[in-house]
Amino acid sequence: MTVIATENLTKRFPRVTALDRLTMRITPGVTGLVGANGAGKSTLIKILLGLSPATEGTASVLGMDVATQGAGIRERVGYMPEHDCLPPDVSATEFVVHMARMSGLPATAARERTADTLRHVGLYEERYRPIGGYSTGMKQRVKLAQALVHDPQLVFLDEPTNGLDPVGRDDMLGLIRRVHSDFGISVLVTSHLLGELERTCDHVVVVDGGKLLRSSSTADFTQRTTTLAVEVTDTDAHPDGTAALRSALTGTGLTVAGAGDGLPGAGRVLLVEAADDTVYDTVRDTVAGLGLGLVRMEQRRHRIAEVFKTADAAGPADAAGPVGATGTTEKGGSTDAA
Ligand SMILES: Nc1ncnc2c1ncn2[C@@H]1O[C@H](COP(=O)(O)OP(=O)(O)OP(=O)(O)O)[C@@H](O)[C@H]1O
Repeated sequence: MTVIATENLTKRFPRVTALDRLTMRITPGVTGLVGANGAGKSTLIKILLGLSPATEGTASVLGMDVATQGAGIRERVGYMPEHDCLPPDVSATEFVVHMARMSGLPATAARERTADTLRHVGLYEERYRPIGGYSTGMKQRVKLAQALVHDPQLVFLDEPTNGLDPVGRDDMLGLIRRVHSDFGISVLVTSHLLGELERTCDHVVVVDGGKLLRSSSTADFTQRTTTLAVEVTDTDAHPDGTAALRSALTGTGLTVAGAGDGLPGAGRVLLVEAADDTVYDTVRDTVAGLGLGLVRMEQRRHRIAEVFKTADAAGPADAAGPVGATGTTEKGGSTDAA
C-alpha cells in the first residue's frame, strides 16, 4: 500500500527551485524526511497537503490527488507545522478543542478527544493554563496534539524536535513512535538531524536542494554507512602521518576521505568506509606497520553536508549508492562524534 507517491514533483519559486523532479513512494509506518535547511521539506509538505500547487509533476496522498482533492486530504491527514503558531492567551484544552471542532467533530466528541490526545502527548494539569506560559517542549506537544485530535490516518510533523533539549527530543521521538505503534497512524516526520531519524523511522528519505538523494529503509541505510574516523600522530619517518596512512590504506583497497569539515584539526582526521569488521583490524595493522601512534579510531557521525557530498559523488539521485553517514548535525552546528 502506498501512503504518499510523487512523480517528477517540481516547485519553482522566482529565484529558487525548491523541489526538483522528486519521485518517491512512501509506505505505511514512520518515515523520516531529512535534509539541510532549505532542502525543500516544508515546501513538499505544503504541496502534499494541497495548500500550494506544484509547478510540474504529480503527487497523491492516501490515494488522493493533491491538485484536486486537497480538502479530502486535509480531512484525513494531521499537520504539525514547524514554527510557533499557537495563540498565547488560550489554554491547550481550549485550543485543541477548537481545532477538533474545525475538523468537524461535534462538541462533546471534540472535548473527549482533546482530553485523550493531550493525555497521550503528556500534558496533564497544565493543559488548563494559557499556552503563552508553556515551555518549548510543552508547545511542541500541543502542536502534536492538534495534529492528532481528529484521528487522522497520516500525520506530517515538520521539525517536531526543533528547539528541544536532548531529553525533550528523546521524549518527542518516543511519542512519535507511539503515534504509529499505539494508533496505527502513519507518520512523515522532517528533520535536519539524520541521527534522530535513524532511531525513530522505518524508512528515511534524504533530500538536498529539492532533489531526492536517497530513499531506503533505515536498516539498509545504517548498514551501508558505517565510517571510521581515524587520527594518527606524525613520526620522524612519516612527518605527515595522516598522508602516509591515507596512501597505505588506499593501497589496501579501502575507501578513504579527509574529513574536510573546516573544524580545527579536522584535516588530520581520515574517514574510512567500514563495510565490515575486518576494516578495524586493517586500520590498526596499517597504523602499527607504519609505526604511527593511533590517537583515535571511532565510528563517526557526519555532518549532513558530508552525506550530501558523498551521495552527489555516488551518482544520480535515486541511486542505491553509498551515502556515507551514520549521524547527525545540529542546525548550522558542529560535527557530532559518536
Ligand atoms: N514562498 C516562497 N517563496 C520563495 N522561496 C521560497 C518560498 N518558500 C520556500 N522558498 C525557498 O525554497 C527553498 C526550500 O525551502 P523549504 O522551506 O521547503 O526548506 P526546508 O527544507 O523546509 O528548510 P527549513 O527547515 O529551513 O524550513 C528555500 O530556498 C526557500 O528559501
